[in-house]
Amino acid sequence: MSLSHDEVTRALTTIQVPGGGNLVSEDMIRALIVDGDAVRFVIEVPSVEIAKVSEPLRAASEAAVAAIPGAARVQAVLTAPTAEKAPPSLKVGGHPKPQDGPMRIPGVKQVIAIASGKGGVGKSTVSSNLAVALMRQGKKVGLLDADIHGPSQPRMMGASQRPASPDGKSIIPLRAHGITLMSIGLMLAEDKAVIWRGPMLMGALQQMMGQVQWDHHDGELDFLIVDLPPGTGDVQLTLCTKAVVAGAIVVSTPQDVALLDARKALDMFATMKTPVLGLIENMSMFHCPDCGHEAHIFGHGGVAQEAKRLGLPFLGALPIDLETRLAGDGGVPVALGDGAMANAFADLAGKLVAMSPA
Ligand SMILES: Nc1ncnc2c1ncn2[C@@H]1O[C@H](COP(=O)(O)OP(=O)(O)OP(=O)(O)O)[C@@H](O)[C@H]1O
Repeated sequence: MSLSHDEVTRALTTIQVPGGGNLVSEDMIRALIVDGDAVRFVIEVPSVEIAKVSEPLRAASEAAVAAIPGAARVQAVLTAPTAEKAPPSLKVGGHPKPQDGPMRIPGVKQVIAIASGKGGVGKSTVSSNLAVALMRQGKKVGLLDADIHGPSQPRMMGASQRPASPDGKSIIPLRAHGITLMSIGLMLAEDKAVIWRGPMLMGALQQMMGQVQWDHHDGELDFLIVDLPPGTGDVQLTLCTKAVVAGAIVVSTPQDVALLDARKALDMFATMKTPVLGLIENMSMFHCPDCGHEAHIFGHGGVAQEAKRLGLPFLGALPIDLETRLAGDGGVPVALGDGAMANAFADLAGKLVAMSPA
């Protein structure tokens, strides 16, 4: 039996907060998503200082939800409005504005979309690490988390404050590890998250493209990496029709079923005439840390073959790597380090730089 939104909300009412009341009565839950046995939500505390000491609150809320029968994967992140600036008074969402053809996103030279046919193949992991690897090669890089079903970039990049809007019109993006960062999920109020449907979502994406000051921290960005939701839905269509997208990269695991879905994503980009820059095979193999044996748990080489068949560049194969997962969960992407995975992402970034005019 799958979990209900109400069950999760009820569990969160059991978590008392300092000063009285509970997480729900004090309106501190944002972007609550219940997806099968997975639950994700954001806890908004009043300030960054409070966020720094609120880990027990976060852990307790995760535990309370995880205790509901049927809940398996529970993820809570803390956020706080930036202290010195007014909180955004923007109404995020709303109906999309009429627009003639694709527009250049202000403050951005090139938009690179990271897509996958299905969820959980590592698209967000690739997005954050590629962003960091490009930055380490001297590029100015932004990262837009456009996956409203589960904002993973705030966790993976370790930045969960709510972005500020001093004038109520423009949005100042966050900054983490030298990357300019924005996540649609961090702008959503809890009630909005569940009622957001196509048109509202499209309006929000347009706001991310038009109202975020992408050049605020670093000047004009060389690359804006967009972490798309999985599949071939409205967000993909809106991005590719409303914004000038330099190219898309499709991430897949070697399994047949993932590849089948990846083909649908490739078809979609072909229909929208968005150039596909290449394919990446993630979770390609596992190197046993004890004996060095290379095991191909999900099969191997399927994505490279598919790329060859379609005449598209194969950008690389990334192994299953525990450190990569732990680093992502800990908010410090593995590409910031010096190991084999950091080198693999540096290699990917080098290929992207080589094929881009900027
Ligand atoms: N190469 C890898 N080695 C080990 N773990 C990985 C690797 N790539 C991704 N993961 C882990 O797999 C999980 C799913 O990855 P990720 O969130 O990047 O996928 P996704 O395709 O963006 O998923 P979703 O569609 O749900 O957003 C995460 O826990 C991540 O840390």
